[in-house]
Amino acid sequence: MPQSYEPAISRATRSFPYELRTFPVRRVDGKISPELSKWAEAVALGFHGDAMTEDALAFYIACEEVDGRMVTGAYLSDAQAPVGAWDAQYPVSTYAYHRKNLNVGAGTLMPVHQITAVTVRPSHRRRGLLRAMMDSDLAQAKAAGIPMAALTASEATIYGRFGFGVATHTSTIEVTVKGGLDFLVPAAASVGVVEIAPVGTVRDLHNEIFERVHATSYGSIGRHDMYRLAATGLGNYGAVEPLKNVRAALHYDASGAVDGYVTYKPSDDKNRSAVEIVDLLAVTDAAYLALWNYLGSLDLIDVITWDMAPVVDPLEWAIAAKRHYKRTATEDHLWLRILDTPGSLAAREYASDGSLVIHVGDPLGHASGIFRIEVVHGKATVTRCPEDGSVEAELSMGVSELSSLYLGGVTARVLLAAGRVREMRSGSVAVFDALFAAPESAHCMTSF
Ligand SMILES: CC(=O)SCCNC(=O)CCNC(=O)[C@H](O)C(C)(C)COP(=O)(O)OP(=O)(O)OC[C@H]1O[C@@H](n2cnc3c(N)ncnc32)[C@H](O)[C@@H]1OP(=O)(O)O
Repeated sequence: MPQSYEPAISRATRSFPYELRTFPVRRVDGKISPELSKWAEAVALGFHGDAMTEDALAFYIACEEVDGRMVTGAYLSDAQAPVGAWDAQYPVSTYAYHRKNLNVGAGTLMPVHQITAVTVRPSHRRRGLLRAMMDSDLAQAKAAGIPMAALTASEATIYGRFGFGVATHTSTIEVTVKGGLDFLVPAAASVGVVEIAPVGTVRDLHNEIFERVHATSYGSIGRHDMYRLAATGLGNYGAVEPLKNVRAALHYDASGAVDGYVTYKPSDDKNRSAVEIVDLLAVTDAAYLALWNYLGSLDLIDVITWDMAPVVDPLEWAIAAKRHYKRTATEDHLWLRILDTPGSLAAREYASDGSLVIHVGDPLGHASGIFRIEVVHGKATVTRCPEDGSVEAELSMGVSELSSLYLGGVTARVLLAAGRVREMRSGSVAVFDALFAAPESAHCMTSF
């Protein structure tokens, strides 16, 4: 769908000689179009990946097709592309989305617009291309009735300006397992059976296990098709050669059904004998501890590392030596961006009943307004109030702040202290935090 585009917040004097085009990732008669192939090559360039081989491209496109991915490129005209340089069919910037869902608690999976593959060719950066693609895409997602957008960011300084807020974090951990991993309640870490399996078995079971974990994990977001391959070392963006050093273990529950797995590989660390977790999914707490018990039994290994550990991790409290669990980093992970304030707020559960009037600011206009939130039996009715001065908001914040507060990743009290929310009626921050208290610490185990 070709479209001419003027950025919503235009830098008046800056020219914008690009045309944005959006199209689906889809083969036609089994063939990949030059347009799609050049788009994928531009993504590889943007993330400093290898040039796309035909095999890598076919592999990549097959996965993206399953996700129903839509891609956008910004294009120069033929006349604007210098002779000898990449021709005008190569986009100077890329952007993509797929739509899955987000677990917002109490078993509710809310539709979410997941943004990925954002790149701008270095020779065209800082001319408003990201802003143009983002403005256009968010407007279309809003118009399509999607209440929330999401992404995982390459840098923490880019997306706040577009209304995204950090909603979940992940921890990087190192667990010392030299001599074994002792549990305070050994029986709790010994439920069921853990056994080695071919990585291909995990690839085939991945989607089913993920769906079960996703359905019960507060803050979890849908996984794209490539994940089952990346999680097992059997392929990733631009990489078709399977890794030869990834191992897999399955957890079987008491009935013999698989309810979790871990994939892992030796780490490159030359100074110590370490294994890093590639992916770990457990449907139950028992499966989680049993898989760690298995990892703790790896001979010749001093340390297990994992860069996607939950910030609140039962493992830390299950092992006998708490100091053997080291959190070496905690980083922002899932960024959310509310597009439809009443729709998003009505979808989640609330910890207590009550009511509050909040003002939400949004430079793009999608989420802004004054809203009355009335919670009865944990469910909210959210109504837009007139902005003629007849209703006074008790608390004011930007859409980025509300998006961070949405899953309880931070409290309004903390954002007040950070100078990011404004309390117009004394006590309203406390009311907000009582309403929005999270049922548990949100954890998203998926990057995209
Ligand atoms: C969801 C994902 O895909 S995350 C991956 C993001 N992509 C990458 O990291 C790949 C490498 N980087 C790039 O390709 C580009 O530099 C991008 C995509 C980050 C930015 O693209 P640009 O077209 O240069 O951004 P654009 O000119 O539209 O800038 C928009 C605003 O963001 C700011 N901005 C852009 N990049 C950055 C950055 N890396 N850090 C801080 N601010 C930034 C600009 O200063 C501008 O601010 P303003 O509107 O207040 O003036």
